[in-house]
Amino acid sequence: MKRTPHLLAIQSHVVFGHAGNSAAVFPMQRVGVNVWPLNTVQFSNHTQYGQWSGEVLAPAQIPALVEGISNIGELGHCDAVLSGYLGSAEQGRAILAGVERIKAVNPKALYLCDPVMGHAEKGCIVPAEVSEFLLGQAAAKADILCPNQLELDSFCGRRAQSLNDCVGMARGLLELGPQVVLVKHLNYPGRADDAFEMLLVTRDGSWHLRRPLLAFPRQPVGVGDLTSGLFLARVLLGDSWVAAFEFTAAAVHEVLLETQACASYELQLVRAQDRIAHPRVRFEAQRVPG
Ligand SMILES: Nc1ncnc2c1ncn2[C@@H]1O[C@H](COP(=O)(O)OP(=O)(O)O)[C@@H](O)[C@H]1O
Ligand SMILES: Cc1ncc(COP(=O)(O)O)c(C=O)c1O
Ligand SMILES: [Mg+2]
Repeated sequence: MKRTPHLLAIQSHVVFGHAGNSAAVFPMQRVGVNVWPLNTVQFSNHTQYGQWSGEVLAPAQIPALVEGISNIGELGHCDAVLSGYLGSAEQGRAILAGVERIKAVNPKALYLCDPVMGHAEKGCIVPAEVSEFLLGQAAAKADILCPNQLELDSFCGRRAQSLNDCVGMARGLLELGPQVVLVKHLNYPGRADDAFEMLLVTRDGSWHLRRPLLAFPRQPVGVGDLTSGLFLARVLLGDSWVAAFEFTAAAVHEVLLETQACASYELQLVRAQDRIAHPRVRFEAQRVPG
């Protein structure tokens, strides 16, 4: 029997609704991965409501929790670490120390960094020091980096001008250390206005994927977190980079279709669970030069 992978997921938790671990844990479990959620913040709701309550986890808790798992002899079973929304740069440094510790006991363990930098216009609020930490330290330690367009542009210090430019910028990030860059959402001048586009860049090539752009009165939150979580889960289950990319696009699209059908602002993960596990739609990634 094939072993079930284990994944340490370090990102936000919201009591109500879905963002961070609250968007990713259940879908990752639903596709067949054991998830160890470590919540960097516990907020009442995601920050795009404009108000929230709750608190940031004390950074010292991260090594303490990793130590606890080590003490019961389980740390070596961790196949991957995922990091997303951080409450402080100090938390970020504690995560990198945790990744190093896990890699020392399991050199095959992967680290996926979703560099959530916030989006002031959309109301996604992230402290400035977190963005500096992601740019300066985290990217170089990641095996898989999953920026959105804004985050890709921040890494490169300029705005992308075309798809070809995005490919070049993502490929440039591989030089920092990651094996793979997944751009979860492309937004460059001249792109098609009826499609939602993503990009995968590995050492072996680049792939572009298009799925239909759906209309929402208010853009749902947590899509990025769902995307990076499912991608890592499928990689751990044995998919190639491209197969995991295609699966993720399909499963996320299924969630958005369900969310749209319910006229809901929050992602409809529970209702969409069978569609997450077995997407009916399929999108083929196209190889692109660069
Ligand atoms: N197929 C789709 N149709 C319409 N909107 C989508 C679709 N897929 C994702 N979205 C939206 O696109 C946006 C992607 O946000 P962005 O900031 O680029 O990435 P992230 O989700 O990582 O923060 C989100 O607002 C999400 O709700
Ligand atoms: C608490 C929290 N976590 C995570 C996110 C990231 O969500 P997304 O997946 O849309 O980037 C947000 C966005 O506002 C948030 O408020
Ligand atoms: Mg995001």
